Amino acid sequence: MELTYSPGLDGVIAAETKLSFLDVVGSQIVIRGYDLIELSQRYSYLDIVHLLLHGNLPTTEQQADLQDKLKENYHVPQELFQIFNLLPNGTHAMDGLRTGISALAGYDQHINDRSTEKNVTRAYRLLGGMPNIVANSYRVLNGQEVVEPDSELSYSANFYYMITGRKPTPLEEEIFDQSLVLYSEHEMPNSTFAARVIASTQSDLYGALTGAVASLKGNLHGGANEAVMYMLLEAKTVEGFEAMLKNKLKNKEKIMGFGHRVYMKKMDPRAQIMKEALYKLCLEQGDDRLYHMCEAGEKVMVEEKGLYPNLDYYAAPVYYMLGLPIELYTPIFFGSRTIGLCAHVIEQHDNNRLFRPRVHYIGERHNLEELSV
Ligand SMILES: CC(=O)SCCNC(=O)CCNC(=O)[C@H](O)C(C)(C)COP(=O)(O)OP(=O)(O)OC[C@H]1O[C@@H](n2cnc3c(N)ncnc32)[C@H](O)[C@@H]1OP(=O)(O)O
Ligand SMILES: O=C([O-])CC(=O)C(=O)O
Repeated sequence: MELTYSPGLDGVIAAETKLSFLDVVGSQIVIRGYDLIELSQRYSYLDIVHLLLHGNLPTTEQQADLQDKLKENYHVPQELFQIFNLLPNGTHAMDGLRTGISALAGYDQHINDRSTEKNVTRAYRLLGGMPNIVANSYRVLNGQEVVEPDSELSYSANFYYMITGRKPTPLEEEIFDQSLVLYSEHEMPNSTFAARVIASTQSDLYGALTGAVASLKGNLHGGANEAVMYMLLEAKTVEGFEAMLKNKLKNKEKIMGFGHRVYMKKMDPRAQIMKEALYKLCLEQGDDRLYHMCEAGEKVMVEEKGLYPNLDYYAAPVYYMLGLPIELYTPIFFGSRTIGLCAHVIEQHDNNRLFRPRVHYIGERHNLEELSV
């Protein structure tokens, strides 16, 4: 077998999947056969959860059943809050989240059972508990009161409420939910690959997701949304942002929120939806500064570098306008991606072969006999 090397595994097919596919030629993000962008305009996050986990968009009855299953799992073991409390000051929210997911494994009495049935039950537990872990790990780490879930609210409204302590307005709920749809699944990004690699040793769903959090934290991946917001805040104005980007480009720095391994020459279609959402939020709040800064930044990057925004670029100012803490942007991304990751791990466990690639060795070789002792 001839072995080839592709740095960063660029262009390498790593798995067969029925879950999703970036159809660059047809300009579609295919999720179980449907276009994610169309889904994001007509369906809610829980519909996408059902689609990814069970293969179909839910009937009204199935949707109600799914909601109930998630609500049953809204509460997480209280010991998790004690664990968060023991973490050192300054621990990043993604590290708090990673610790929380890792700790959940110990509460699963069937941890070695990787059957689809058990994995689906675990997926409900993880999805149901995710808003609680994301919000309260951050709250405890920042000396704030723990917020209890509110089962009267929709999944997304409760997620928003647990983070901010405030129920969202209808527009805020709609846009937050839409952002969760857009972040839910995206074929084979680094974090999904990491999760599938871990799952392929017959390790468990919690371990696979713990690894995926670590992957998503990096700013070449999910951490970019947080990094984008810090840039915008530092730049303050349209002129300041244009100058900042040009300066970074001159210094050969990577600009967070731009470029994508798969869509290098086009705008990420998900970013366009968040750009429209940003516009709506700016209109509602009577403050369009961030919209104009982002548009100006987009123009600079296309003109100077031929690079286009990815989802993180427009999700960041949307989350800012929604009043969400910046350190939670990437944990929220992970919260949404939990369903995609669970579906991938289930698929991996159901049809598994250990991931074990080879290397192109570029080190030296020696003969021990040549050593003079
Ligand atoms: C939802 C998400 O997770 S989307 C990804 C979020 N991450 C970011 O926004 C981080 C910024 N973007 C990047 O670093 C990259 O575009 C990545 C990591 C997303 C993709 O990386 P790769 O596919 O490995 O592309 P690579 O880094 O090789 O870039 C190719 C060329 O474009 C340049 N480039 C790519 N992205 C950027 C960027 N954001 N800013 C400046 N230059 C860039 C590279 O410097 C390189 O140029 P060169 O050929 O002159 O050296
Ligand atoms: O696909 C990728 O490499 C990164 C990304 O946009 C995502 O995970 O949503």
